[in-house]
Parts: sequence; C-alpha cells; structure tokens
Amino acid sequence: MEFLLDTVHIEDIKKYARIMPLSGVTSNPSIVKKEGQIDFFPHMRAIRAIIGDQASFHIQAVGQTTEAMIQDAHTILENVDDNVFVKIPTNEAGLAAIKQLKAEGVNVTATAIYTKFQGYLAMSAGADYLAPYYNRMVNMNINADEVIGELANQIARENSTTKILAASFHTVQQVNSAFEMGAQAATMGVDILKTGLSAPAIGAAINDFTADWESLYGKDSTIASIAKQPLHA
Ligand SMILES: O=P(O)(O)OC[C@H]1O[C@](O)(CO)[C@@H](O)[C@@H]1O
Repeated sequence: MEFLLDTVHIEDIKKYARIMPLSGVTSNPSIVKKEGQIDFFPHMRAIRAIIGDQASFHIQAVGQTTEAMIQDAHTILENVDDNVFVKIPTNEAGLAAIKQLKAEGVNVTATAIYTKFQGYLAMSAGADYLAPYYNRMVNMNINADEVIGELANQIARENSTTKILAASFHTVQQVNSAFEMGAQAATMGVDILKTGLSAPAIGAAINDFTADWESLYGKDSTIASIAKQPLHA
C-alpha cells in the first residue's frame, strides 16, 4: 500500500515526510497553480531533495500533442531527474506518447482516467501507474469502485507490473474504498490526512489516557520520569 501526497507545497511535504509513511508526491498544473508562479524546476528539485530517491515523484506533461508531451517528458527528466514518473493524460495523443516513452524506458503515470477502457489501454501500452480520478468519477455518476476494482482484477489476471495510483479524493472514505477495491497506491491532499488523524474521538481517547496516568503518577509525569523515580524503589 502506497500513500502519496498530492501537493507541491514544500512545508507540507517536509511536515508529512516526517509524519507519514510517504511513498511519493504527485502534482498537476492545477496543484502547481496553488503555489503561485513558482520557479518550476528548482521547486521540483527541492521536493525531490525532501522525499529522496526511493520515493516516486509524478510530474505532469502539459503539451496537447504526442510530440509536445514527449518533449515535455524529456525536459522534465533533464531538469529534475531520470526517475520522475511523467504523467501523461490518457487520450489518443497521450496513449501514443505513453507507448513511445515506455519504449525509451521512461517512467510513466497514465492520468485523467475515468473509465476501465482508458485504464486497459494505458496498461497495455505499458504505463507504470494508472491514475483513476475517484471523486471526479463520483461527480459524473461513474462507479469509481467498479472501475478501480476491475482495473485491479485485470492487473491480477495478467500478472501485470502496472499499479493503480488512485487520485482525486475528497473524503477519507473514498481513499479507504480505493484501497479496498485493489488500488496499490493513493495520492491525497493534506486535508484528507488531517481529517483522518484528528477526529475528536481520537483526541478524547488520548486525553482520557493522560488523565488516568496523571491521577496515578502526578501531573506531567511520563514513562521516563517514573523510571527515574520508582515508587517502590
Ligand atoms: O479532482 P482533483 O482533486 O482535481 O484531482 C485530480 C487528480 O489527478 C492527479 O493529477 C492524478 O495524479 C492528482 O494530482 C489529482 O489528485
């Protein structure tokens, strides 16, 4: 199971690289826009420096034609590093770009996936990751669970190395569901992580444990402090 962050906000990436089992970072032009007019390549290299070589880093091509996407891919690899997964939208131009980039040995994430058909084609073209858009499918009355579940079944049937990197999440429940349907990876904004880890019930349970502990050993006592001053020494 891979958890990725769907942001290029440096402080958030630094913070959550410390907190979570971070498998990678994803971005797209809309995510980049949230940071304002950043110096694109130095910013991307700074993200790589934070997440390290073992994490997967997904950066999107913006060209509209096959040739433009391939040129974008080469430029990204030259200016960030060779391990980047270049995100290519799964339309006709994109599929042709995926085929060519895979023939060159480039890491590719097929993105903008709303249907099984797009996913099957991108898988056949050799994409390393498929990025189905969970919440956008839900908004279009497409059964996101079914799409992800069937893509996962096909991966299993073919013993394929392609992985599902589910994306476009608006709720914690959607992330759980994508994993349960067989996605190997999910990318999410920090809002999802904050919501999932800060439910009032979690804080209430921690407060109760603290109160019980302190009623026994005194205010601000810790495991370390009672080890230094054992009650029955
Ligand atoms: O629907 P949204 O929230 O814009 O998300 C689109 C998704 O597509 C991606 O570009 C795919 O990786 C993600 O970065 C993003 O989660």
